Amino acid sequence: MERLRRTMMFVPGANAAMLRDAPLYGADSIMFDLEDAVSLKEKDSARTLVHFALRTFDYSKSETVVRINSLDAGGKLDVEAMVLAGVDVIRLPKTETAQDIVDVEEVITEVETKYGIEIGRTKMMAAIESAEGVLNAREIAKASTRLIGIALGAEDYVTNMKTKRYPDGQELFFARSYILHSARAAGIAAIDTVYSDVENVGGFSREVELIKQLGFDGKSVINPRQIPIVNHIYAPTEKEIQHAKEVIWAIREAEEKGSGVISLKGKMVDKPIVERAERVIALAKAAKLISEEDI
Ligand SMILES: CC(C)(COP(=O)(O)OP(=O)(O)OC[C@H]1O[C@@H](n2cnc3c(N)ncnc32)[C@H](O)[C@@H]1OP(=O)(O)O)[C@@H](O)C(=O)NCCC(=O)NCCSC(=O)C[C@@](O)(CC(=O)O)C(=O)O
Ligand SMILES: [Mg+2]
Repeated sequence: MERLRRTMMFVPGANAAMLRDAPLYGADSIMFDLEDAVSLKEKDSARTLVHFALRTFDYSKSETVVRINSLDAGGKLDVEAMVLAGVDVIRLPKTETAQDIVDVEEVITEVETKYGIEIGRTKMMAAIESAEGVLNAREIAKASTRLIGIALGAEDYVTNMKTKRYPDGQELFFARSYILHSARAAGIAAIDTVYSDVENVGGFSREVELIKQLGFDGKSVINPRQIPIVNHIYAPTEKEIQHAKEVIWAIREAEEKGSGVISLKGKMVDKPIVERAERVIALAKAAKLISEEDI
């Protein structure tokens, strides 16, 4: 079953209390940040803190991700400390080319080899935050079999594009669409950017509705209060759940009968409809709208 990544919560790496409390909020992925949420003078202590947090606290209900610094700004030390601590995913910020991924992968492989960790255990994701990165998204998404997803970093992106973020998000439409297509063509996840105005629940909700409609797996969030909003919007309706169940029952029945053609209430049900039904069921289970045993 594909892992759900509705919410990926940024946790500043230098904030010990936030590191400790991060698992309480139910994010699908917890993303410890060593890059822009950490001041230059705190870079070394944040690396040590996150390393010990990963080894000490129970994050087992979430995927763990660490956003490292670029390789020429402490990223090699970040990779070593995080891979050794057993992080699930290394997130590379400001990815511009496929070569950036290859370079980080090389360091990860060196560290895994050095410490006798299974090669390939540590996964990767890439944040795309510039025009160059967006235009190379297709190659970036296919640059390594370790990649589980690519993400948009819109604050840096709009700065690079000489614009700013607007409520309707028009300025992000091309980047979002191209990143999504690149992710889907590579068979990996697409994660939308952060919404920085934590107090603006209406604006945040509208943005989540939009990215769900486009097809994103989920969103990077910066505050625990944003998690239930995303989960609520991504949760399927009762009608959608009922339809998905009927599709799955129909396909099971057809399989039992050895029939290749499935029909539900007179309508043909084909593979993409079954795939969509399976995602609805996964989202319904994650939202606890149905139980694991239900279907
Ligand atoms: C925004 C705010 C200051 C608001 O603080 P407030 O204090 O008003 O929040 P409250 O709601 O009152 O907190 C209630 C309770 O939750 C705890 N709590 C809050 N946030 C928590 C959290 N994140 N993790 C765990 N715990 C948390 C808090 O400690 C308190 O605990 P307690 O005291 O026990 O009740 C705070 O959230 C925060 O610092 N967020 C993280 C910011 C961050 O990481 N930015 C960098 C990543 S973006 C970037 O770099 C741009 C990007 O690169 C992105 C891309 O690439 O995608 C691009 O280019 O776009
Ligand atoms: Mg950024």
